[in-house]
Amino acid sequence: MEHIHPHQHKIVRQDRLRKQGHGSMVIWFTGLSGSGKSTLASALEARLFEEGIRTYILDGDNIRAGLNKGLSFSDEDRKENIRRIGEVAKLFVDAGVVVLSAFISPFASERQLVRETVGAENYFEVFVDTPLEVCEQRDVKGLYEKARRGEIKNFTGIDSPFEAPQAPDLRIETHKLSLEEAVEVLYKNISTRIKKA
Ligand SMILES: Nc1ncnc2c1ncn2[C@@H]1O[C@H](COP(=O)(O)OS(=O)(=O)O)[C@@H](OP(=O)(O)O)[C@H]1O
Ligand SMILES: Nc1ncnc2c1ncn2[C@@H]1O[C@H](COP(=O)(O)OP(=O)(O)O)[C@@H](O)[C@H]1O
Repeated sequence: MEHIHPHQHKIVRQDRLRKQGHGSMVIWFTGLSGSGKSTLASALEARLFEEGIRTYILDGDNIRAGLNKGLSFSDEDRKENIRRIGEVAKLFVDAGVVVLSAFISPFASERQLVRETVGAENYFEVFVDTPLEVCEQRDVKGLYEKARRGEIKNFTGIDSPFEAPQAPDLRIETHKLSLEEAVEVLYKNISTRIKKA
């Protein structure tokens, strides 16, 4: 970029981690609408927060309603949505925060981009692998019914693709585990990574 000269700041990520006594990373939940991304992210965050870990959830409420207001659900806009979220996540990781993100993120190429943006060593991908039939039966927001009636176009799993992760760091089947069991599995997988600053 022409005429952009990054400033070398005095305080860097490592200083923040040393001071706070724990590491930072991105826990990236991906899965269909209604698969359980937000519920799991929220429950895991509560567990980490109680232990004094600095956490923040990125989800539709704070991203699609603000920074990414105006992006649609076309393939192109979903890709831009995830690209920007990856950049935001990178800033939070630099700030020393454990980020929990809850976006469908249907494309393997954009999940890979986020992995590269935040650094593979800081990225932990959780595939919330709940079958479409279960998500549709839950229909938390009534959107599947609308999509089936044709009132919502490009709905993931109905008439828009979801590319299932081939090698996620963790796969959670919410139709087989209770929320408490799922959080326990998640916690066991990430706690040592967070605690070694
Ligand atoms: N067409 C279509 N397809 C899928 N989802 C839709 C659509 N329109 C609106 N919604 C609601 O938007 C939420 C998904 O937004 P995301 O930003 O996570 O999607 S994406 O990653 O850009 O694909 C998703 O929220 P979750 O149910 O929490 O996943 C839906 O509530
Ligand atoms: N084991 C589980 N883990 C997470 N959610 C579950 C589980 N079992 C049932 N659910 C329910 O499934 C729904 C998932 O909704 P939500 O978390 O909003 O999904 P998403 O963020 O992926 O759209 C919630 O109503 C939640 O109570």
